[in-house]
Amino acid sequence: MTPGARLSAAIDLLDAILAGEPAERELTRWARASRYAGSKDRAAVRDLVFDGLRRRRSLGWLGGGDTGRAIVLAGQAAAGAELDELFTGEGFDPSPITPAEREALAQGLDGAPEGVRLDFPDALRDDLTVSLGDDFEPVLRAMQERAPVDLRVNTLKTTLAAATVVLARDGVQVGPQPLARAALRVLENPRLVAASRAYTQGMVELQDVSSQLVVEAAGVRPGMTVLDYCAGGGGKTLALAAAMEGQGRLMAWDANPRRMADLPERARRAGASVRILTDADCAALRPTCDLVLVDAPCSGTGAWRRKPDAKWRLDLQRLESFPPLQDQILDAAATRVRPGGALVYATCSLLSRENEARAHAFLDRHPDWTGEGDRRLSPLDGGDGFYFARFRAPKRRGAVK
Ligand SMILES: C[S@@+](CC[C@H](N)C(=O)[O-])C[C@H]1O[C@@H](n2cnc3c(N)ncnc32)[C@H](O)[C@@H]1O
Repeated sequence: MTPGARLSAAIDLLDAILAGEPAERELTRWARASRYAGSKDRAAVRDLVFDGLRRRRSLGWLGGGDTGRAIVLAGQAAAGAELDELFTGEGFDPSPITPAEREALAQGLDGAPEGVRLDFPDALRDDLTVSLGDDFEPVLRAMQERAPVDLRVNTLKTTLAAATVVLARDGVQVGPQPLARAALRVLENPRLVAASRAYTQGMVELQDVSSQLVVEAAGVRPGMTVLDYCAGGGGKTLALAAAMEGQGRLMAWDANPRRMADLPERARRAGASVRILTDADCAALRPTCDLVLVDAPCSGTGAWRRKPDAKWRLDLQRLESFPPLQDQILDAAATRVRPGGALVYATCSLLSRENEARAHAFLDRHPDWTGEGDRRLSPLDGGDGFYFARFRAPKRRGAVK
């Protein structure tokens, strides 16, 4: 594909996504229908689409409208591209730039409202300002950029030093990521990770460093009985398995079992032993777990860099649906914790109403449990936005602190 043809593809994809299609599905559909597009074309178009979505409002403002064309045009202008060489109207290139578009580009972001400059939905302003305080602007600016790529070294199979060498042989350069013990940051060629031997042989997993830190802070130890109660694809399940050093009993459950479909194969590759619970298994589980992890469904505001279309789908009605669900899941998960055991609550949200407020509400409903601290992570710490809180069950049920 020519550079201009890539822009045209991104413009069409963005228009479909702005009309409501999920970004990943649209990109997959386009790749299947576009046999002429090689892997480099697909990667370039994907970057154009995701970079555009992260800055949908500011680029739309600069390019003269909330359209794929405006977003791509302004994105190219911001990158210093020779616009008239790309927007020629010849072949598959987008049509030439209009006088109105030139005027919009020249005007810049001066006078643009805050939600446009910082690329967030206006309906979330109050939640974001209350939750982020002084970090409001720096965090939203960070959310306009691509997320770094972090790996978790699978310590069931290898060491950080050995994984670094094996990755380098396949062209993936990594450096230290000090936020979590088993983390490495990809410095060059992140797209080569998935095909690298280190990845296919289960020496490393692609996992954001904040997710890794959640598991590290959970305090899991070899020999424990552990339940991952919202296991999903199993990213944290596998991190738990590594922290348990292959000793103990690790179980995974999710209300939507299809989300765990790949977990047996991922666990096999990682050399991890995980028992996947059916709904009946989970319902029958007595309060026997030393630790239950609840990686709850949430607004995903902390992961906006990776899933930028989610930023624009989130509204107050959807946001309000999460806290009651989070409370309900926490209460159900707590019944599986043994007396004196631990419950860890985590979200990839930046918003207090899903985070600190849920932790306080849990302790209000369960005054015999003890809060053991919490932490909020934002992109300013180096990874995705995350929150986690740890609670300790009373030694005897019904005991008062
Ligand atoms: C944030 S995702 C989990 C991601 C996963 N832990 C990981 O690291 O890849 C939240 C998960 O909670 C699940 N879920 C939704 N409602 C639930 C419920 N009532 N009980 C348990 N899990 C639920 C969803 O299906 C989803 O997979």
